[in-house]
Amino acid sequence: MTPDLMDEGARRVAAAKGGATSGKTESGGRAAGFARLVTAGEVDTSHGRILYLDEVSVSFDGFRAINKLSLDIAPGELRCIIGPNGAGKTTMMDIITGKTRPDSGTVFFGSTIDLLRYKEAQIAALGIGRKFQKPTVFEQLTVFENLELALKADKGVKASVFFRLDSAQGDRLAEVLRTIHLAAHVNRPAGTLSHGQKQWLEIGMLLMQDPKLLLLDEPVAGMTDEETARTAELFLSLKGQHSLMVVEHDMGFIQTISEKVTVLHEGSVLAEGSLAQVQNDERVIEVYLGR
Ligand SMILES: Nc1ncnc2c1ncn2[C@@H]1O[C@H](COP(=O)(O)OP(=O)(O)OP(=O)(O)O)[C@@H](O)[C@H]1O
Repeated sequence: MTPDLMDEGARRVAAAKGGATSGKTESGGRAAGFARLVTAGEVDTSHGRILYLDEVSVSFDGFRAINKLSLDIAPGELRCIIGPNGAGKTTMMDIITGKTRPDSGTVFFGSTIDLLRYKEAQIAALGIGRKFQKPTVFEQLTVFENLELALKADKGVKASVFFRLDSAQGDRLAEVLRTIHLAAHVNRPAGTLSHGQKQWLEIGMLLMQDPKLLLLDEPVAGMTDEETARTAELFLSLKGQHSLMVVEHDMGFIQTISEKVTVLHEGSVLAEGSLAQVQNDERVIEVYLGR
């Protein structure tokens, strides 16, 4: 195993065990300590929201990257987030996942879980999965082994060495393989997959943990048209069972998948509505879409 893989393996095991927090921004890396494991339970969505941000602000060296940001996501919703470079999209996801602590405001998962009380790894364990733009699959392991590893990451180091899939987990793995269109490639090393297939595999690794909310950062960047179309199908099949927040710049992709679009600008919501509504909003045209 290369040092990179070992590093990543240590990160994933540590991530599932809970990370120590200090300061505004967490490393989430090997420095993460071992805290109490938070197990995913029921998220109370009886008020019609799986995620709720209210008046959230954060500044970096006096620059207000997120400025009284308020938005909510309904259970099973697929929300697209767009906005110009520097609008605060990544910082918003960092706040939801506990990587960055806001200076003020409220962030709730369902109506009872105050996410600001939890650390980054604990938030992941509560059922919020995040996919960064660049795929980070284990290139030397097969598709199967990558998915299996996503389950092992929930266990302690010793337990993961002796880990065997039980039949429910085997069924889940088979179902995820079908969902991500990689059933025919199960024994291929991930390093031999196309860019799009690696992205799907990473989404599959998140799905193995059955997250309630998935945050996806530019998932179709670098994909071929065919891969982009398949990813749209994949996301449409996930919505309903999961809630998704997708940050993207590809308007064709957004057109295919979106019901509601949120436009961020200077750390706040500039507009919200259907894609057609926001595309016709003068302020959105001014700051993002261009004339
Ligand atoms: N840790 C940090 N320290 C200082 N400034 C930061 C930090 N993180 C973000 N910023 C600044 O906050 C602003 C918002 O950045 P952010 O990356 O969230 O925007 P974005 O909408 O994701 O942009 P892009 O589409 O380019 O990814 C930017 O001006 C950025 O430079």
